[in-house]
Amino acid sequence: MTRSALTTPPPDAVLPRPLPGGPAPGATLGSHYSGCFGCGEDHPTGLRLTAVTPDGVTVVATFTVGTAHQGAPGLAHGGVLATAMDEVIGMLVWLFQRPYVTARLETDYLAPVPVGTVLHMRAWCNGMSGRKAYLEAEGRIGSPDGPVAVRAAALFIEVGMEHFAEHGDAQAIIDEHHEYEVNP
Ligand SMILES: CCCCCCCC/C=C\CCCCCCCC(=O)SCCNC(=O)CCNC(=O)[C@H](O)C(C)(C)COP(=O)(O)OP(=O)(O)OC[C@H]1O[C@@H](n2cnc3c(N)ncnc32)[C@H](O)[C@@H]1OP(=O)(O)O
Repeated sequence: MTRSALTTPPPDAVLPRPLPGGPAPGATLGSHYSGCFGCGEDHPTGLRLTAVTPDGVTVVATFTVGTAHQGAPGLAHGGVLATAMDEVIGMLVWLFQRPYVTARLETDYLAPVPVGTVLHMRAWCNGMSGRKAYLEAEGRIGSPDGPVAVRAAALFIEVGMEHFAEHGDAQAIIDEHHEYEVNP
């Protein structure tokens, strides 16, 4: 991965550990929002990604590239692949049970991804420092051991739930996330 300094963890960064009470190894991770383009089950044209965590600190997911995802004829659009990487990384930080948003996303495209491909994605955390989480993901063609077609490195920043309430749709948060205090 060609990472910039901005997505490389500093020396004081610590690796995350599985959280007590977090998902058991092998658990499927639910969508963070039903209307999300990446994971929402109610989105009419979204990617509808679901992920599994094998160990509480990494996630794996598959994405089947369809005709709706083309850039060149018969090939996946790079922006769609970046979206899939952003989403699988977002699913990973959701494991840590604090809200984060993407501040920076870097993507390397190593091979074209034909329509019909099942992209096997994996995401992991390289370190956390204060509000910053340094994350990485890869997408492999056809199987978990297949050739790497896309790699991503990201900096996610922890925010409060008020970030979503102030800038987005507070009622939707209340409707779907009753456990959060949106206006404490
Ligand atoms: C209905 C229910 C819904 C409920 C939702 C439940 C919770 C959801 C939970 C999980 C969601 C998962 C979602 C997955 C989907 C994929 C993820 C996305 O697509 S997210 C959307 C795209 N991203 C944005 O819209 C961010 C827009 N940007 C911002 O809002 C701000 O810029 C923000 C919050 C990122 C930072 O702003 P500041 O004011 O809080 O903080 P400052 O001081 O600017 O930055 C903090 C540190 O980070 C560095 N930083 C910030 N941006 C950087 C950048 N682009 N590159 C490098 N460093 C950066 C700064 O230099 C600073 O570093 P120093 O503390 O001084 O060392």
